[in-house]
Amino acid sequence: MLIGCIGDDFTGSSDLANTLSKQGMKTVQYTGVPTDSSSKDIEAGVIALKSRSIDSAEAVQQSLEALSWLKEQGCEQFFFKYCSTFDSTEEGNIGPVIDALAKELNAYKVIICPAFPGTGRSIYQGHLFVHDALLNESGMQSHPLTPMTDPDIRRWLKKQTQNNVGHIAANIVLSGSEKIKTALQDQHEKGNRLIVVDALTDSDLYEIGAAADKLPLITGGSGVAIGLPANFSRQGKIGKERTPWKGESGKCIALSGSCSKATREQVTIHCKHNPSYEIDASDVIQGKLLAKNIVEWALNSSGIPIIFSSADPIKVKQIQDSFGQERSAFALEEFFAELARQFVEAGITKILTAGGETSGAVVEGLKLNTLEIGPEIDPGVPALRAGESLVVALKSGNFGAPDYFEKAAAILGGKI
Ligand SMILES: Nc1ncnc2c1ncn2[C@@H]1O[C@H](COP(=O)(O)OP(=O)(O)OP(=O)(O)O)[C@@H](O)[C@H]1O
Ligand SMILES: O=C(O)[C@@H](O)C(=O)CO
Repeated sequence: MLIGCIGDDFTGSSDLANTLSKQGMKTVQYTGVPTDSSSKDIEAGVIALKSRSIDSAEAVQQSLEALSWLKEQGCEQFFFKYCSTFDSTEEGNIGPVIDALAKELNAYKVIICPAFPGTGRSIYQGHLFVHDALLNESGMQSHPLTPMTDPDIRRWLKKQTQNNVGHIAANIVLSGSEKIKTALQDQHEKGNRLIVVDALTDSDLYEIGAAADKLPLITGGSGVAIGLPANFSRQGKIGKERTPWKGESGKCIALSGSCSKATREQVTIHCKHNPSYEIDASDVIQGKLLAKNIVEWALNSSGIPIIFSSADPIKVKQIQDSFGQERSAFALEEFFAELARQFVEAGITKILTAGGETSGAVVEGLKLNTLEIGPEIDPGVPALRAGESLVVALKSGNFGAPDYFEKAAAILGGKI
């Protein structure tokens, strides 16, 4: 294995795996730290953790365990993947995890770059934009778990890290990889270990990738990984033959616990032409809803049935005020996991999930240990083979085109 990656959630990990795979690396996503060694032909491995919203000491411990396994697989470079909207609270977990990985790898000049231009995330003067809006005016300020109220990534990160935070501005990035390399060295000499790097377009990210050749630790969204595989292909180290994508026949089910703006629009559009079941969050939390009734309903429905709890920030706040944020998230996530288990038992072979935490709960609930990366559905969302007769797609909240669910179902069915 050449690049060893740690993702702080499941959809984010498949987003990163998608990028590395598209750039020619044979890539696999693992659920948690594997117990066995990886197969020798894997060039990039992404360990998906569910560590974005847990206690930061626990996130650090899990990330270090993942790092240790990746080191054992012989990785030459390591990547920590967090959200392209830098989802974290002021207390962590991005800073503490980076500090711990950097210490363990003796890494300096650690790039911090959440940019993902393909989905509208760019960084200019250290500030994160989602399309034309600053992060804190993009809807992310009302995220149910990690409300992002400050668009200045340098300032947000400083609250979380023990290290000094530096910055490489867009004018330097636009001058190309050699200038970026020099700027990284300058920042290092100034004592800045974590360096926020501006990036507006994919071509900036290719330059940053070239400048990151041989750096032990890179961190960011999936975007900044776009230029890393080229460093290995220049050395003739990658280029294995790919297994062609094969879909599954049969009914596809969509499960959405994502309350992000993009998902809510996709759900509304999907519901116009497909059977839909809106879960009442308070019923789930109070144990008044039975998964088996919903499964029966879906199995007897036509089209691509969708089951969702996706709701706007006002409804989410009402639920959280009544039952507490942790209790409501846990109950809903467990309910989606239970639905998925019952669907698979009933012979369903294609499952779409929306929302990082929701997808994590479903993947863990189904005990899907290894996911092979298939074709891209929309930027950041690949089709995944989870087993001999199960294919899935894990969508991050704000990813995907308005017609995402139908498109994803078609690709899981083998249409490319
Ligand atoms: N109706 C609801 N009321 C309260 N909480 C909800 C409701 N529906 C979903 N949730 C919870 O909100 C959280 C949504 O997080 P999730 O990561 O799944 O989606 P997302 O934030 O849109 O996705 P991403 O993290 O990929 O951007 C989950 O913990 C989910 O259980
Ligand atoms: O980077 C992103 O935006 C996504 O991969 C993600 O992590 C959302 O959960």
